[in-house]
Amino acid sequence: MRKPIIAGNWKMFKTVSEAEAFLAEVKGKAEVEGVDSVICAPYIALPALTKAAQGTKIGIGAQNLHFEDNGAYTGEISGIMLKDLNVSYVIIGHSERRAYFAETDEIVNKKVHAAFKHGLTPIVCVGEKLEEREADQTKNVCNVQTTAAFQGLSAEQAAQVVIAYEPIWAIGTGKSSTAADAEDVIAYIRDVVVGLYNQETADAVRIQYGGSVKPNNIKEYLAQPNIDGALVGGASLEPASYIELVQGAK
Ligand SMILES: O=C[C@H](O)COP(=O)(O)O
Repeated sequence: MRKPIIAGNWKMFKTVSEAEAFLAEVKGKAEVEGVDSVICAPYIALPALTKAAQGTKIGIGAQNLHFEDNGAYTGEISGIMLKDLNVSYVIIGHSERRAYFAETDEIVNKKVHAAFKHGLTPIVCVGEKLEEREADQTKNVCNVQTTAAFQGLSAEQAAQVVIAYEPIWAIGTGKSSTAADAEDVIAYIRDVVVGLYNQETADAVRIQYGGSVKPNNIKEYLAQPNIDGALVGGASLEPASYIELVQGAK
């Protein structure tokens, strides 16, 4: 039985004080037995959030990391630095990073290895563009991205990866994939992991759906046998909505 995981991806929203106020409001409410609740915030809010989340069931995540530990990489943040702040999760290969910051499958794979090196749980994003969906390439794209992201991971590491299937055309558009379509692709991604490792490993991997998930549709997704949670952008920014999402995952 896989534990559902709801992760809010705040993207480039919220100042430190706004982040602190948010956490104070969701404490105790966005904490549900049997559900992992994670907030992925901008780097500058991570010290305050990890402190405020101590002793709660809320995990704190970053939205990116560099694959090297240290070096002349102006503006970058490494796994060592995140671990030092008690960050537990890191989003890797979000489509916005792939599109606007030229992240390739190879870079994504290096970042996944860096996350494991520093004891961070990677949330690896995969998903197709609209034109790829229209060309019936959805599964092919997910296969290529998943296979590349897992390259060189042991079965034990692979089992701990969280995959977020996010069809790019559904992100921030209000056009969510139907639960049945998301289930079909996510079941396929699980099969890809079976092929890379074995059934036991694939059964352990948690796969989220992401793309216009809201409190009013979370239950439809979570009712699907292969969908183990959601990676949520817009609807994770308001405390009340985030609480509903976490509580809806039960
Ligand atoms: O990481 C989250 C996704 O990009 C989904 O964003 P959204 O919920 O605003 O569509």
